[in-house]
Amino acid sequence: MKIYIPATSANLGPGFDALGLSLSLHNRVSITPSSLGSISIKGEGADRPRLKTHNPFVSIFHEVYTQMSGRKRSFRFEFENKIPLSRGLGSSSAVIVGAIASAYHMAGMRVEKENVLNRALEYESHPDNIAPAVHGGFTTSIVHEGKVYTQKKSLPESIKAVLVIPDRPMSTAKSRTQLPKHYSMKECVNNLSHAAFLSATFLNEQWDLLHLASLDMMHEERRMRQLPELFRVRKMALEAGALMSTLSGSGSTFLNIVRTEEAEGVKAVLKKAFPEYRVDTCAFDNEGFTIENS
Ligand SMILES: Nc1ncnc2c1ncn2[C@@H]1O[C@H](COP(=O)(O)OP(=O)(O)OP(=O)(O)O)[C@@H](O)[C@H]1O
Ligand SMILES: N[C@@H](CCO)C(=O)O
Repeated sequence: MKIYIPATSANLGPGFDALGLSLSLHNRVSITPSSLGSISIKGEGADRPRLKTHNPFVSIFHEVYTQMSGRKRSFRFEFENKIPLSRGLGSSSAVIVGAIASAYHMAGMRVEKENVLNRALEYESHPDNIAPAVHGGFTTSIVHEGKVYTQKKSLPESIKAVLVIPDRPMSTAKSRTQLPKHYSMKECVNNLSHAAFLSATFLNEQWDLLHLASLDMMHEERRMRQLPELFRVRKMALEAGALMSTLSGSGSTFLNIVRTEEAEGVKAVLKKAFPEYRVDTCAFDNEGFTIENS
């Protein structure tokens, strides 16, 4: 079998741990039963020898497969990774969602998206990346009594992402420990109102309101201070015509949403201003993970 899992961008400014969207940038994993277990990696992560011996995809896959099928078995895993690691593009969620969905499939179970999503929450405590990795599109999620509830809106071809991807990784786990434990009433009200308004803005496709709706007071600027050039990325992207410009997940990537006809222009401005960073245009993904039999 082969599984394709999309990159995702979480938070979208004020929707900390709640909002996310799915990008048309996929990891592909091919899995075949084999008497000798083995791993090959191409693309992102290929330069990390440790991922050949301690691979979270492989460990989660075996844990779920053994539980579902009631037996242990060896497999060959071939990874072709396009999602950069630790850049705020949901690389860890892609691993978790991909491993669970493929383990269900190889164990002969029906792969129900709701089951994969809820199982994934056992490995990542917040649903904002795993929900769009499962369902695609723009997603808004809540967790109630340990269960994830997600509303999805497919995104049209009239908007695109322009991603600015610094070469510096930022670990989500580390960056979460550096956020405050308490927020003021003003900060809470700002984020509640903006996150609710941003969801409605996506649902109603009122793209001109995206920037206003995406203003955060909880995490973004605190994290951007680790790489102050990101303030310039945001300023230049908005001046070049981006509809919104937010830190992607916990960073270091910046997600800029643009009208499709303006994507190449915004990309050219950002590429020129930040030659040391990777700048790519990317369509949105509306499917979430997909499985192919081979
Ligand atoms: N393709 C991969 N293969 C194996 N492990 C991976 C892969 N991609 C990510 N990981 C694991 O996930 C870790 C990165 O997770 P982290 O949550 O810090 O970043 P992220 O998911 O890319 O960012 P964010 O959650 O902000 O979107 C890596 O250090 C590695 O352990
Ligand atoms: N909501 C998460 C997204 C990154 O995994 C955070 O900002 O820490």
